Amino acid sequence: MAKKEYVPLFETRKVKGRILFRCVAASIFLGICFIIMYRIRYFPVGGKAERWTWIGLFLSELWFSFYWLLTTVCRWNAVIRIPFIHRLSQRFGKELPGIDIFVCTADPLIEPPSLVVNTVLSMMAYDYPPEKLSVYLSDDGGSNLTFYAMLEAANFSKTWLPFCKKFQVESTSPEAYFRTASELVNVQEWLSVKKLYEDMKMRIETTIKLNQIPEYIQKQHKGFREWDFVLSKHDHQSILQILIDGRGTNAADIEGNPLPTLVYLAREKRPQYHHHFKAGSMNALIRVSSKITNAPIILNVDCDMYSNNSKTIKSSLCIFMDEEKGDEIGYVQFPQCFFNLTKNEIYGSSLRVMLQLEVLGFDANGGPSYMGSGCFHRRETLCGKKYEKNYKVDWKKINDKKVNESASFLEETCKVLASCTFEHNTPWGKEMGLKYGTPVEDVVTGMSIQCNGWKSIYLNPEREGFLGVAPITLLQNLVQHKRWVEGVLQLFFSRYCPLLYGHRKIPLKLQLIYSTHHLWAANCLATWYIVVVPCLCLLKGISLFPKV
Ligand SMILES: O=c1ccn([C@@H]2O[C@H](COP(=O)(O)OP(=O)(O)O[C@H]3O[C@H](CO)[C@@H](O)[C@H](O)[C@H]3O)[C@@H](O)[C@H]2O)c(=O)[nH]1
Ligand SMILES: [Mn+2]
Repeated sequence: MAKKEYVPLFETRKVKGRILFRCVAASIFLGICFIIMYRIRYFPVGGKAERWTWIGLFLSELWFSFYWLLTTVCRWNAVIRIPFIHRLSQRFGKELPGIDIFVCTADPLIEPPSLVVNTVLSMMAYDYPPEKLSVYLSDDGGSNLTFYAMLEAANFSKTWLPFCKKFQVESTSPEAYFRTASELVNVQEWLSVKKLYEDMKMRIETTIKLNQIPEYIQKQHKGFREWDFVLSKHDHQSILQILIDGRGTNAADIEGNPLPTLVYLAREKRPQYHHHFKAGSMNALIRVSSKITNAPIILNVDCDMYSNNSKTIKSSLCIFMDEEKGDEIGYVQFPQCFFNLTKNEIYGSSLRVMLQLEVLGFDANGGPSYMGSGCFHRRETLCGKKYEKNYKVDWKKINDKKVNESASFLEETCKVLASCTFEHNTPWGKEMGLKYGTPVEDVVTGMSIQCNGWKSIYLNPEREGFLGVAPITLLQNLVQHKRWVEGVLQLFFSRYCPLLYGHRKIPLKLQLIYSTHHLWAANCLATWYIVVVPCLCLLKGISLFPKV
């Protein structure tokens, strides 16, 4: 019998325009050689000031040449990936793995609960079997307002999910959908769902304004009683509530279809214990979810990034489940795209060069870095597992293990996993989970997964997978960029320097690509020099450039 022919679930294509890019690069290289020759040949023999400015300029130019070389190496063999979703459905039908989605929020004032609700609803409405989907919200703000908003979301999902399914709604975030949707299929139904949404939004916003939850609502859910023991945002016990238990018979939408599981978690916070920001909350979620649903694939999003494409889970599975190349993939990263960009984008908030060019080079040489949001991980990679050659996943078996405990039992027993002391003397934050001690936990965690032998893949479908809020004012941009560049520069001088930590673990080219990013801030020295010194020289009559 002939061996069944292998049909890939995704394809890798070279980026168009490679030859042109290489020609341009070659001409720039030639130009750089001429500059270097000129600096050496015409080294001034005269005054001291002249000589030192000349040396300074030469060093700046050498730095830029080096940096250019690094970025060119990175962009040299850029690739893109194309998933074939229809093949996935044909081959696996309903036998798809479970997906745990982690949404992180930290502050109900900066990240309003109505925004979080939209993100959560958009995730619940993925085009994916709901019984295999679970959404976990980590609330580092420990706020009963966010908890209340989640209850509202759980309730509204009963109408929203069947509506999305029936009319193939895109995007599945109600706010975004009702803001942009113009075509109507069924006006009556559209209007009634819109009204339900707006009523919910108004209730949530009024509660936020009042800053307290009415008594009669508090009586509706036992979860509110937890806040009797909350001293402050920084001082409270773990709160874990399974708002929708996907296994339960009463988890059904208005049409009787199953609903995804929805879990609210506010991990324990005590002033004397460090909480490690987002990394800490992700690690608590990894542990808690392992007891409740334990899906083999984890999707992580920031609470300000809603799903804009209901096929995203399926496209990422095309990568993980490809029989030949899928088993070595540790994570699949989607770009962070934004819906609130200003017309001229004067601060470059869309990160275009990074997300549409450089990351394609990353992908060709071992894989993109983990960017914190819009990333699908194999659960094992987050738990520190090393890739072993010939590692194979049996997707049909992977979901066999069922959790039988009741929701209230799980709520009680899993709390300890989110306590402040749980991680003491364990590898969490070091060899397991997201790494602690850096403002860019995603970059280090991604690189360490790659150092454990896994590859990663970048997917950038035509319809953006996720849309979020970009910083648009100068101040917001400065704050965010300062945090990023400082964070990665610190990494370069730490034990996580890609050239040391990645030595013999990831390809040299990938080490260099990481280094380009880490050294981005270092460009400022050469930039300052080139901007300031030649102007001063002009005043002093010192000549630094060839006469034309
Ligand atoms: O103590 C905290 C602090 C933050 N967050 C959440 O972490 C996410 C990212 O934080 P934010 O302040 O919005 O940082 P950004 O600079 O916008 O985030 C980018 O950069 C971070 C560091 O590289 C990554 O963690 C993010 O995923 C990535 O989107 C948000 O959802 C927060 O709610 C927490 O859960 N707990
Ligand atoms: Mn953010």
